[in-house]
Amino acid sequence: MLTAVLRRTSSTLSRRGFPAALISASTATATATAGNHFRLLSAAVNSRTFHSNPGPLNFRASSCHRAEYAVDDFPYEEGSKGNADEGLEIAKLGISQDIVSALAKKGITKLFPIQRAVLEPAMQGRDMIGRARTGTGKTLAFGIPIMDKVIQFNAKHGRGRDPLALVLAPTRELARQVESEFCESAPNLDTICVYGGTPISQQMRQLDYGVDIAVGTPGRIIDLLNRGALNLKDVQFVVLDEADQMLQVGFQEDVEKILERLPPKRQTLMFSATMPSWIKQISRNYLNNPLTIDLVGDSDQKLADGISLYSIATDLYVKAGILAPLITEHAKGGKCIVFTQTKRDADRLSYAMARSVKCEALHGDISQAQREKTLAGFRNGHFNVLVATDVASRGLDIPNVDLVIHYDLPNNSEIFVHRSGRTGRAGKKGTAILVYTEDQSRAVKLIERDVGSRFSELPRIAVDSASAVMVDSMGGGRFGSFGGNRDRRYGDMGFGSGHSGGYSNPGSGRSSFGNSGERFGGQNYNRFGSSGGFGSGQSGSRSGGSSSRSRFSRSDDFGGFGGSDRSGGFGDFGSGQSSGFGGSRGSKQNNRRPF
Ligand SMILES: Nc1ncnc2c1ncn2[C@@H]1O[C@H](COP(=O)(O)OP(=O)(O)OP(=O)(O)O)[C@@H](O)[C@H]1O
Repeated sequence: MLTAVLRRTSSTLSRRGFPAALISASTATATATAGNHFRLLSAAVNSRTFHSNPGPLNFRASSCHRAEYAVDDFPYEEGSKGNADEGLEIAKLGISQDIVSALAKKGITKLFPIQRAVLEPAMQGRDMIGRARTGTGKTLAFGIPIMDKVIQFNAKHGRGRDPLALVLAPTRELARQVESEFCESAPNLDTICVYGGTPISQQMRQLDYGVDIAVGTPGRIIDLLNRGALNLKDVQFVVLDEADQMLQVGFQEDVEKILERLPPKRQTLMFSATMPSWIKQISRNYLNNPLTIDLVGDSDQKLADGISLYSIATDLYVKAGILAPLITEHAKGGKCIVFTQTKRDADRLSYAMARSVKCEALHGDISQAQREKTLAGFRNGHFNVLVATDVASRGLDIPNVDLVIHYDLPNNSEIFVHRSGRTGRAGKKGTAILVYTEDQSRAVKLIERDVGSRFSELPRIAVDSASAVMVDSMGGGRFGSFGGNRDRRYGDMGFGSGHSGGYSNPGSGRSSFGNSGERFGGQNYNRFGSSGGFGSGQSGSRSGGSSSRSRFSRSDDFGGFGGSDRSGGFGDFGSGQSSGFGGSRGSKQNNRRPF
């Protein structure tokens, strides 16, 4: 409260012209030092009165939507996987009382391990890469120091029009969630969430009133930059949430465009539950002497502690029929997310399942308004089964998701980790079940190896022929023909049998699974490149084999999976083009619609 009063009544000196370098302190004492610089400089700048409109309360605040490598300094600690019991008391950290109170209202009183590890170096202004398991509080790990620094800065220098912090997220839903977390944790800061599928004029107006923290997806941010509505010159803190995804094809170009518009002297933070080794290489391009904080480290176990893993074999033509019994038995009345590879499958499956359970689909071809309605309905418990593409695989924090079903194999083990991580969050228990057909057994083993956990095999479920027919008729044969080459579109997807290969094509020499250690591209940049990812010869050869390409081999990342029809899975952030991520990185359409 005191901070708020101070902010409103203190001189609203412009932030314009303040070198971000002064703010991006690199030692524990830098804040004070920078503060002195600011005080000296502040005399020379004009006063500003941003954030003073509109609305009856005389300030603008966005609406809150409810919402590897080793590390030198913070090695993996057994037991530090998201338990706040041992955590530092937030009230004793010396951070803004506004934040302490707001977090306490949410029941957050102690830091989780990743938050504890990040806090001090982040406050010192260090660039960093942070990795911790899903659901262990990475958002507040970067959020708390940023919010506190922004509050401190505003208290000293008044509020400006342009944001001091920028958070980039890969999906609209995640961007909204992150902004909500900022908004709820520092209610006196003005935050904005910008993403496509919503009127840009409203966002432009909001930006004009002034914001402290902007969160968004890259496409819309670039749009706002191009229109001159968003100015990043004051940004002192930038976060790439889900950094490994943000730096993959389809995003990286946009991310770079945005980073180019930021002051060179800034604090850059990258977070994810998965940090493939190629990230280490490319992060040098974006980070200044970064500190890596890795609470997963070399531990074999890549999943959050509370997640129990099961696998179940099925025949393709009855695959959909086993879902209802699985959900009944394992979700136990709680929420369940069923992951499919394609938007079309998500639609068809949810349509078919709606006969027996209340469920809805979520994917990138659904209008933004409907996506938000669906997610809100799921969060609020209006229905308990969400059938989603990988649009929902990363970051989403939905209470009481007790069960995740990988109806289709994920394109890689990282996606497996993220999908599974929608359950078992913040120390809670959850279950993830991988559905596979016999010819995918090898892929199942590779996932086991990659994530360091064994699946407990569930007994097969007998499905009567009526159920099988029902789904088959829904899908026009789709569910009975995964990977078959009669449907060219799906044939390329890499998760089926036959020529499409994917996980299930053990015979392909190019299959990443076939190449063990090289599975995800083996060497550095070329994450999936030389191995051809999960794809088989056909899809893998399209892009996965282009290991000689320069720079980050971004097209290899996805294309190599064989999951080249990005209309499924990650295709949500592309255009649904069949060439999608399998295509060249110049393929513009991949960039335009985040999920
Ligand atoms: N210190 C804390 N005490 C209690 N709950 C917390 C704490 N920090 C975060 N949480 C809660 O834990 C949940 C998971 O946090 P968050 O979404 O930040 O996880 P994450 O590590 O970013 O997960 P993912 O890798 O899936 O993105 C959220 O509901 C958040 O409010």
